[in-house]
Amino acid sequence: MMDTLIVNIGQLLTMEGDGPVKGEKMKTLPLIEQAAVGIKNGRVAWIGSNEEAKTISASHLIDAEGKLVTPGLVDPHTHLVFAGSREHELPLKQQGVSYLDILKRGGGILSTVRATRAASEDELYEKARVHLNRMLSYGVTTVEAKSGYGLDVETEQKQLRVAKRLHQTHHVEVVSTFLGAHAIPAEHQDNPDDFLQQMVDLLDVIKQEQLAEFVDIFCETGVFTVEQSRTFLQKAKEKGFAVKIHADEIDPLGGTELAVEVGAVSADHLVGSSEAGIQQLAHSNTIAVLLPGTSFYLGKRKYAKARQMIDEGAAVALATDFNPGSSPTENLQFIMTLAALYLRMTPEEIWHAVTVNAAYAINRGQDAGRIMVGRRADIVIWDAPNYMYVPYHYGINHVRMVLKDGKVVSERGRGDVS
Ligand SMILES: O=C(O)CC1=NCN=C1
Ligand SMILES: [Zn+2]
Repeated sequence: MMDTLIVNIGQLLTMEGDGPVKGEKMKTLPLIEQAAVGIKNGRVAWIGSNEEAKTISASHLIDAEGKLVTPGLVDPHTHLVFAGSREHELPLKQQGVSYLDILKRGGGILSTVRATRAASEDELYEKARVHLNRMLSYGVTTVEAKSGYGLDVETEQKQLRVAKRLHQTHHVEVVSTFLGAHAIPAEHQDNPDDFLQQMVDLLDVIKQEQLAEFVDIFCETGVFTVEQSRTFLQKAKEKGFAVKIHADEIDPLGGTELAVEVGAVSADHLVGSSEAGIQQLAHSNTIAVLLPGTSFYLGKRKYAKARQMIDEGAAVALATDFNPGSSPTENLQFIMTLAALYLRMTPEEIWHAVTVNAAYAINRGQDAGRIMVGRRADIVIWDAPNYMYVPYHYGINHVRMVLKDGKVVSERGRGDVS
């Protein structure tokens, strides 16, 4: 007797397999037509044909109405916890003031830092909870959340405590990343190395209080150099953290090569990756996390070379990069459309990039991104006829229902229904 049986599934994307999916293999989408899924005690207990499902009893029946069913989406790169907003920067962008120039003027990240330092932990929690609810409504059941708007000992910990509380209280699983090395705060403009040392000294407390699993750094012109990033990430690894890096987002400094060199779990952005960097990435275990929403929102003509990365054999994931400055959107479905149009990724590659590969980019490959017997029942029932339709029809929310651990936690337009 199942707790829940989802029947009449037109296309079931199981994403079944083992490990991240690289290169050519991203083109083959494990799916079952006319399928059904049985759930017991929050886990997938049975997968089969709609015909076979007629012999199975369940306390709760969900009719997928012949439509698409997939694993819960995974967003492996967000700056979820912050205060304030940066709509006032939009006219500057329209006047052609670059992202790095706005930062240099004390705006951008530093503007969000001022607001986040001033906000209470509860204010940060309430605001992030609203964003997390919206991500859930878009079909996302696992999210990575970075700190990086404190840039001081107290506020970085405040942000990480908020992310931990959200993980403990919200349906969506939250994986925390310490991004204290996000920018050089105003008070340390003349001595960035002292600031970095202060962030290194914070690592012991973060580890002790289990406030983050990953450590990340913004390796960029006017922020942190490759040398500073190498030293910082090596120290983080020595202290037992997994590492990621904001690499080659705007200028091609060689962050991609550094990610492979230090054995980063993921290298993120990669718009300026060099040929050598792409080659090294393709032959490594580092996941390429691409953020086309940021290129789109910064009005860039240049996008990451996803086609080349996949053709060379890399495992590619997608994320929103949700943040108040360079990608203010929680909508991972819109990122799927941008990936089709500007990264030239096929629908089959895109679905790998928002499920299984995104899960591996935050070390959740064993728990999320696949529908297989024994795994957590994090499942999305779509109001879409097939998997190609979601990236094709943009600007709306195609989700009909989201199950987390086998429980319906979000329904179209009804937000949290648990
Ligand atoms: O601008 C922001 O708030 C987030 C960001 N960090 C690095 N790139 C974008
Ligand atoms: Zn980012």
